[in-house]
Amino acid sequence: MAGSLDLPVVDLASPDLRAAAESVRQACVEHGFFYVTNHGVDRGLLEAVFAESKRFFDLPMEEKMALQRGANHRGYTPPYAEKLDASSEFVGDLKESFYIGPIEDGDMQNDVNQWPSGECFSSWKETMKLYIESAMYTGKRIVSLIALGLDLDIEFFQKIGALDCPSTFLRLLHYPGEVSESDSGNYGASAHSDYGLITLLVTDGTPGLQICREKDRNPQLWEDVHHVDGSYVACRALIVNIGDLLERWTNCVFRSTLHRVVAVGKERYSIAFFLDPNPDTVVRCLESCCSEACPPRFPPIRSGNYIAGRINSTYK
Ligand SMILES: O=C(O)CCC(=O)C(=O)O
Ligand SMILES: [Fe+2]
Repeated sequence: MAGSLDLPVVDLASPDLRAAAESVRQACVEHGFFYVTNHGVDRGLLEAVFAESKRFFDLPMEEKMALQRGANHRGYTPPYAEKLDASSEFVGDLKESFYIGPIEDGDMQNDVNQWPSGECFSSWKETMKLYIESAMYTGKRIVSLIALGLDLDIEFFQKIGALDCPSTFLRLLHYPGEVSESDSGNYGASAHSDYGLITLLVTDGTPGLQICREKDRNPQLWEDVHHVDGSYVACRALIVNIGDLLERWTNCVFRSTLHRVVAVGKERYSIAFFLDPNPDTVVRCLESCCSEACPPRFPPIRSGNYIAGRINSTYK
């Protein structure tokens, strides 16, 4: 049985930046997960991303497999191809997903993403592009609040270059409704922490997401994340969670919380936007997060190397 949990809520429209940064800090220390409201991502755009995502996942498997994710990590990933928890006894997770990496502006010849084609996908790429821009803008505002919450310059992550051409990925996710007997006990997405700086997640409101705040506790305690619905806030709330690189930067002061999606017998769609540092950023423990009594727990690491290592252990 999982417990249940109301995540902290941070209002991004708050005129009091210090107070907003303090609530971000508290959420990152206690949960590693929080909701943001008044985030500025247009509700109509979000609905359009969900509709376009469904349109793609509704295609016959053969057509989806024509866009299968290759070495550059963009495109379609079928059910069972990804196992976020390497120790899972199942072949792979139940979800199917579609990855879109940074879209090169201007010369589309350089765009290494894969895109569905045909008349019903005529606005697909533009919709994804608009969402990525919007999520990036909101994500950078959240990163500034994180910096302020750590008593750093509000532009700290910009100044060290972490947000120059950041490594962003949009992952569209689709979880099946009914699952076969042989998949009883398998996860939509098995337990994992995200790898980078922050993730912005939007769900269609279907339950299933659970978090485990103390990864080293035995037995682990999993809590259901409650959905904050549009009736409560002006537009769909975003869920923000901290990735492993921010945990390393903060010497575990901020939590990169384990999470998973359990099968609830109902189809589910979600959209995850991973905002990760520029690959050349060296992530080393912040001075304010270590002392003689509490030395750095992790050696400095180049962001790109860390993330590549994590991706390699997720796909066999
Ligand atoms: O679908 C969700 O709610 C979570 C997805 C997730 O954790 C991920 O893609 O990393
Ligand atoms: Fe995740």
